[in-house]
Amino acid sequence: MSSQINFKHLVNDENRMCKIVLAPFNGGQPHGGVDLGAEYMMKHGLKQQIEEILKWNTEVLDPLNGVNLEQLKAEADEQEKETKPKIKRADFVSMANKKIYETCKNDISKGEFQLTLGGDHSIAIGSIAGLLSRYPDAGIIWIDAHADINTVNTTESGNLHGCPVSFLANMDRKDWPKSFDWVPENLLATDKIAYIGLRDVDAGEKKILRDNNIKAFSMYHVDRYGINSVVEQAIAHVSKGNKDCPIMISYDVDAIDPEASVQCTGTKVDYGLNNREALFLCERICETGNVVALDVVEVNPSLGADETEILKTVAMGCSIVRCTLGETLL
Ligand SMILES: NC(=[NH2+])NCCC[C@H](N)C(=O)O
Repeated sequence: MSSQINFKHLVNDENRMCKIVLAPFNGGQPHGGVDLGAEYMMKHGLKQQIEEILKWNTEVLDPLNGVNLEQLKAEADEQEKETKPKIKRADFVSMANKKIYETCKNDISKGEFQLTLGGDHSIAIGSIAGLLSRYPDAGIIWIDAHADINTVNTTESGNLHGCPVSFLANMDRKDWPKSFDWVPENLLATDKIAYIGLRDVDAGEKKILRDNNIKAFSMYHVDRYGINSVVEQAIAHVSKGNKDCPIMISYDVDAIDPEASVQCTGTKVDYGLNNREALFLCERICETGNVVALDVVEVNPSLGADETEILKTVAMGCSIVRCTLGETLL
């Protein structure tokens, strides 16, 4: 079955291309293992599924290839034992994101789909900045249990996977470490993002969401209005009246309920999306024909209690990709 969807912004003939950007990076949070997420999804057959089931061509891009991530992380940690900075491994996170940004910006063309496989959610600084270099007016739908909008000043944990949206929106830029100077200015307007799935939002983040009037659908809204209405409202909000507005999904698998399928993730929170809600929103956003990019992040195979837990989480990551690229139930 090739996808029946007309991807309005992409090449739709037999040359249809999905560029798979590997982002095996774990420096934005404390756990090892989230760097294995991309590799496990690939081992699960993701590339073949995209090619054989959905009939896309694929090409793998590996921006962090040749970078000794383990060593750089160890060095950063060693140094920070003494300096104890408020945000952790800033220069390391910046370096990795700059590479991801440059690959997304320079090695993916406008008619090609951008699929980035994390890695922790800090990698969205690079992937989204890269996407916005091609589609400056794209809307971002951020699927997550967390808002990831702490600034360098509000973060309580110091983990940069809790901060990518504030970097994309240039919040508190004057207080950023110098290494983040490469992040373009005027990148993401706060009215071009909508969240779905939130249920663990820090006090400082709640204030930022309110003060900036950012569209956020928590699990309360999913329960109250149902996933269909929530997705429709999110699409409408980020599209700003443009029925052809390009849309990117940044999908943290911790949006999904741990009991339903996603146990293997670093910051899991109960009472999340069920499996159908999790995939429906990808199917629906795909159906608009406007989707141009997807991140799948925070798959951490090393946090599984057994093989079944790992398989369920990894398989869900792959399903998210297929549903976004046009897989349908019928
Ligand atoms: N991408 C994630 N899993 N983010 C979790 C962030 C948790 C918390 N709000 C923090 O800033 O540390």
